[in-house]
Amino acid sequence: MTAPVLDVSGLRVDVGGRRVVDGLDLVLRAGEATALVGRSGSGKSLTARALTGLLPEGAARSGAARFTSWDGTAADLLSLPPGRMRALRGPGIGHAFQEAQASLNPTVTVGAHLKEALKAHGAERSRRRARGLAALRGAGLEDPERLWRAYPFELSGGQAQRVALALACVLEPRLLIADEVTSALDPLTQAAVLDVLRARTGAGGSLLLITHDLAVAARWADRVAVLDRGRIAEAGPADEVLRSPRHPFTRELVRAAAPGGRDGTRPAPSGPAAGAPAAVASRAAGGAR
Ligand SMILES: Nc1ncnc2c1ncn2[C@@H]1O[C@H](COP(=O)(O)OP(=O)(O)OP(=O)(O)O)[C@@H](O)[C@H]1O
Repeated sequence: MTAPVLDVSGLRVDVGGRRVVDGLDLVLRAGEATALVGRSGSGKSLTARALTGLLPEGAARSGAARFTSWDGTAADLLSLPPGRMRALRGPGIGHAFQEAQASLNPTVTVGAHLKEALKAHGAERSRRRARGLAALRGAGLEDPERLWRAYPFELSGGQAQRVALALACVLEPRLLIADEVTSALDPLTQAAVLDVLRARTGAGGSLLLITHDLAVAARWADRVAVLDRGRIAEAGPADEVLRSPRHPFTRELVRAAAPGGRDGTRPAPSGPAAGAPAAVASRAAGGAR
């Protein structure tokens, strides 16, 4: 088993006087992709935001989240001063959101976004453009030279999503948190982008993939953690959790995502793979990831 990159224990988040994450424990390891799944409103995004210090105003968090950087230094994300957290975002933790357009500055070109991120973290000036273009290419964008000069409003939704991903990846973070970043993409682009995200784990990075889609979790994640009302109901190897769920909530989730749906009439979820159990079976049989 590889070393933990992030060890979260007893994470609590309160927002608007309501506890929405309630004692969450989660370990993310080097070289592994973990899918955080759960129904809408279960607290997935606020978990990610609590970890990267991007909670909405008025929200409060407690607990511990020990993060280990590339150089082996460890820090508790929940007690880091804002300046150190800002320094860690980028080379330590990349966070890409579902609302890509909203995360881009409308008055600044794509290239300037990337150059600014690289400059802020001390990247060599002469290498910034090449690194930025490589990140755009890495996020599956064609013609990065043209996109370099584009403003966010000139991008399609899918292009904006991939630019936001390139921004989250350009500093080669130890941990990449991808929050529903592929749900608006067509199946072919979705698969290409997920392959790119997955590749982040190759060099000892860690990936937290927040998704509704169990087929995505089955195909691209090593581990699955199931969130139910702010708590981890069940966590383990993806094929075990999705093939033989132990917790009643996971069983319900897997049944609802299976071809035919819970009541036998619902269609299979959209995505590159069919229902989760089929995707798990294909992986178990050596199918493509
Ligand atoms: N800014 C906010 N102010 C008040 N409540 C919020 C805010 N953001 C989220 N919440 C509430 O916190 C709970 C968890 O929200 P969160 O966005 O983490 O869910 P989620 O699992 O990511 O959902 P989805 O899959 O729909 O994105 C929900 O009940 C939501 O209504």
